[in-house]
Amino acid sequence: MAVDTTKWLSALRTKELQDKIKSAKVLCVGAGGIGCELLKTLVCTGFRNIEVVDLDTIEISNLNRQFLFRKHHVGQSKAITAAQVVKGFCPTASITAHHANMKESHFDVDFFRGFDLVLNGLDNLEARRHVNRLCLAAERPLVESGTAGYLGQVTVHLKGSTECFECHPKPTPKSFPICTLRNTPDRPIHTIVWAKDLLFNRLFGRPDAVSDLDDQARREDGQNSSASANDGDAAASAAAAAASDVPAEDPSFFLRRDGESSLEYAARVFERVYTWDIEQLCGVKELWEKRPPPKPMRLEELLPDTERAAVGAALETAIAKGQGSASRALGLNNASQKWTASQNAAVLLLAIAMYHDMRKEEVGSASFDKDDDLAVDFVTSASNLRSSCYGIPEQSLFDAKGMAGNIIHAIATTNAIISGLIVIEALKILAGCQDAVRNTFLNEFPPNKRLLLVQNPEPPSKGCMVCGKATLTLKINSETATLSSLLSGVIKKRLAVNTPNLLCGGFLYEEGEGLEEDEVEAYTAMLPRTLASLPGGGLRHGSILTVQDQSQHFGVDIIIVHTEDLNEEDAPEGFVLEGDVPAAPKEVQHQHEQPQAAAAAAAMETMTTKTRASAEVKEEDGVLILDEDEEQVEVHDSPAPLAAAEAHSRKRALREDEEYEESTKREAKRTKLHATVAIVEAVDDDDVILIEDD
Ligand SMILES: Nc1ncnc2c1ncn2[C@@H]1O[C@H](COP(=O)(O)OP(=O)(O)OP(=O)(O)O)[C@@H](O)[C@H]1O
Ligand SMILES: [Zn+2]
Repeated sequence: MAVDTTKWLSALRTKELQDKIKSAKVLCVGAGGIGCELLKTLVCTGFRNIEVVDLDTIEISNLNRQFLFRKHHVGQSKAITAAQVVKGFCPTASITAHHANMKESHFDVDFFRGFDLVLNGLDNLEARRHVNRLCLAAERPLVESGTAGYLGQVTVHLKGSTECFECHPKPTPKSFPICTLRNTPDRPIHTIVWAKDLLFNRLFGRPDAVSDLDDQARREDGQNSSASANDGDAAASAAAAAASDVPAEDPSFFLRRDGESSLEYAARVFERVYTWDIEQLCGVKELWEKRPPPKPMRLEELLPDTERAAVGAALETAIAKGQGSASRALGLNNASQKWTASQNAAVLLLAIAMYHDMRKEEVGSASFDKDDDLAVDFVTSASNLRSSCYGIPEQSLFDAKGMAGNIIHAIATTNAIISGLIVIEALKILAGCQDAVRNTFLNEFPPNKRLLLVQNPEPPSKGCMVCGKATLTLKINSETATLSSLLSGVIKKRLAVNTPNLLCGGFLYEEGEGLEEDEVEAYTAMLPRTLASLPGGGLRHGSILTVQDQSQHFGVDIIIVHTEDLNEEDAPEGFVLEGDVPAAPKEVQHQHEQPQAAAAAAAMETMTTKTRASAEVKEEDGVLILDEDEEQVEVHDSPAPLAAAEAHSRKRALREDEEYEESTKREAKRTKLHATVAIVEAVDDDDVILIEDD
């Protein structure tokens, strides 16, 4: 079916479209890098009725690209400021700002029905999936976008005619074997994840954040030992046994004692982590048969008394001046220069002491934030010291921050190009030229000299759990898995459900507003119960669990398949969810060490992998990297016939399966020696994360 794709260009010049542009109601979700550009481009195009939602406030680090914001705006609401600034240069525009989370219940289906177009400029998968569901429920067109460094994309989602945002699985973040993190790191990212997810949480985070990791470690250690015993792999068994010989951490050790000064406490933590723990690990001989053992560090050698006194003086000054950064308090102002081991020790002690003396109320509930200078100082110094023990290259503050925050540095031009493309797609929809909408991918190294690769959107997937009403299958051990783990691991994380209602026969569990206190109490009491022991006969083999989220107008049926044979390679999360749901079958190549280079490498692959089809994209959080394709179309090309497109996707599915099998085999080989546990990195969903293969 040939479509006159130039129709929308001529439609652009009509008075009818100009009027529609003026009266159209547009919802912009996100007022960050893309959102700022988008708001400006919308009003410059003639749009006058805009509402913008953003939950965040302006950070100094936003100013280089979020050009609506100035230094004096730091700390203010992004949505409100963006609206004010845009109205400043376009007073005829009506811009309503919501300083709020898009997932709040008042942004319901009626709210969405009030708009002609929904345009996303978000940075995380969860919010994107939520908006997708509401657009489907409200039958409103969604133009979705993402950028990462030089890469970006815009996709169009029209209910019933194109795929929805969730029609195809999205990869979940990379995890690392906990045994590697705890005992045998060999790359900078290992020590950074250790510092961020283990040590930071141990010292400053919620106690349950660490015990989650401990529980997972125990579970995976157990699975690994039995799996290893089963397959008779002696080396694997030895390593698993060796790992279990490593002395367990006593969490109470890390609590500050009565009468202990903050610096004495910090020194005690140092000696425990970098001296005692490392000495203990060195004693587990099996771990070091094929690799050199780590070297313990001694605080008195790194920081003799005079230097320790300097840290004390810096602490006093920091308190007096209300300074927020330990490294700057020590005069370490060049973020790109690596610190010496002594400087790392000084920053670590000071950062711990500053948390205790200046941010006491956060100790026990803090979570790592890449924009928090003290947290970044802590992670940089803690990981560098560990790297020194293991002979791993240390990182500068700038690089460690990039790795810990999974940062691909944003490029203003990319956001500008993507925002322009969003508006072009919005215009096509308004002009009624639905046939002309395209998904567009911005490449860093343009294959065939085309910076933009343009693709026809695929039709909705029948197997989609969101727009196709597919049924899912959940393989799980219903005798050991708890309701709590089902809710956090499956329902909230994998299905992106916000306020779940669970039904199986009758109501099993409910969350959300409007519940009576006794109902909340009763449901909370059920959380530790195993699935099989839930009321009404429990969730057992063959049970059909209905999951609903009224706020998202979302519902899906899940068939429970009880199994006791899950191993950690196939089911690192303790279950297997089958159907078109976000999953992470393929391991993405990471290269945290050089985020820009990683994006470049991914884009290079884009250019050189000629065998893949256009529809095959590597989807890394927000950004899809489109591979070069014989069948790609340019804006003015005719769309490929549907049958060809279908054959195309079948081919793709086959290739992906094959690749997955291959990568699974490789991974199986690699992880035999380790107890793997999902230490999931907190990933901003607009950042490409690339991990080096071992
Ligand atoms: N659930 C949500 N509701 C409303 N706004 C959201 C939600 N999730 C994310 N956002 C907003 O989407 C915007 C995404 O913009 P961007 O990717 O530039 O992120 P940023 O936080 O400004 O930059 P960076 O992450 O690079 O520091 C952010 O301003 C963020 O606050
Ligand atoms: Zn779908």
